[in-house]
Amino acid sequence: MRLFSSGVTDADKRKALRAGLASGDLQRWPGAFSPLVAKIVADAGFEGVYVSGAALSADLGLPDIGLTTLTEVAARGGAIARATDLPTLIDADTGFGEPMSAARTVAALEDAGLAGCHLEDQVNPKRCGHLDGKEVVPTTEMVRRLGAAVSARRDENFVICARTDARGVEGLDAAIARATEYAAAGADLIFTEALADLDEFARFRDAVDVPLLANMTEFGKSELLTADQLRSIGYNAVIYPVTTLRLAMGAVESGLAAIAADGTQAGVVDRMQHRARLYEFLQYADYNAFDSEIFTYSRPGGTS
Ligand SMILES: C[C@](O)(C(=O)O)[C@H](CC(=O)O)C(=O)O
Ligand SMILES: [Mg+2]
Repeated sequence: MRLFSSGVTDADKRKALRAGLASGDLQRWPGAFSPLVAKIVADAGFEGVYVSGAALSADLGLPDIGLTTLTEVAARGGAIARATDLPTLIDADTGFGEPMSAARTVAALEDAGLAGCHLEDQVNPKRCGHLDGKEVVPTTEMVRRLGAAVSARRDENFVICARTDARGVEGLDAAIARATEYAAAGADLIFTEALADLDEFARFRDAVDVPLLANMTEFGKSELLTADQLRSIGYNAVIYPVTTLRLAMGAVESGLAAIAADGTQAGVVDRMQHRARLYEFLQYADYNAFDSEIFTYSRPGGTS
């Protein structure tokens, strides 16, 4: 990583995302709820970063029911994307409005430095894809949403991923039929939301020949499949969307409980990321060197 921002251009990140999807290898994209987490994802050797709508809204103290705005999502997603050399795919929910808004969403996310986004076929206001009581729009409406998004793309390598939530509403066959239509409308990648188990993922894979993304979110409707299982059936990408947030918040809760009970954090210090490790991720030493090279002059009339 260079200082201040990524050393890889947005265009090159999008090329890398495309190449990954075409490689035949499973692309693993853990969710990063902050720019610092994106740096840790890169350091851990993953192929890309995911920005989750659920995590982004939870971080604002809000449920994931379509309350966040394009401005909030693009700003936070852009900060996360710039913190890493990896490509970043972002959750654009239903596109923040009607098809024209979905088009504007793509333009804004491109400007923010994202490598791709997903749009889902739920009605507004949307729900988490792993809850009951979701509703989907008619296929024709989603095709319009996607068509508008595709037409707004200026970088042909910006990935437009279509998510279908239909499995939990209309069944697997209907979800597969929708995916076929969405690919014909220009979607580069299909997000197969809330399938039940390996058999359903394999049936989806066999039925379509577009790149497919699996969502391995915890406490949801899908069996948690391993990367090897997903590789074995030919899936192209997997997200762990809220995993880092759940890990971190679990640690925050238990750490605060320990301080409240013990009157000191001494007992949990060994579970913390060390100051020295944090500074490695932040390239503290490189920033210090930059600073000392630039500020080599004396201020007129000053004491240094
Ligand atoms: C992928 C998802 O859209 C997200 O916002 O991260 C969520 C994840 C979750 O709520 O567990 C979803 O699957 O709807
Ligand atoms: Mg979401």
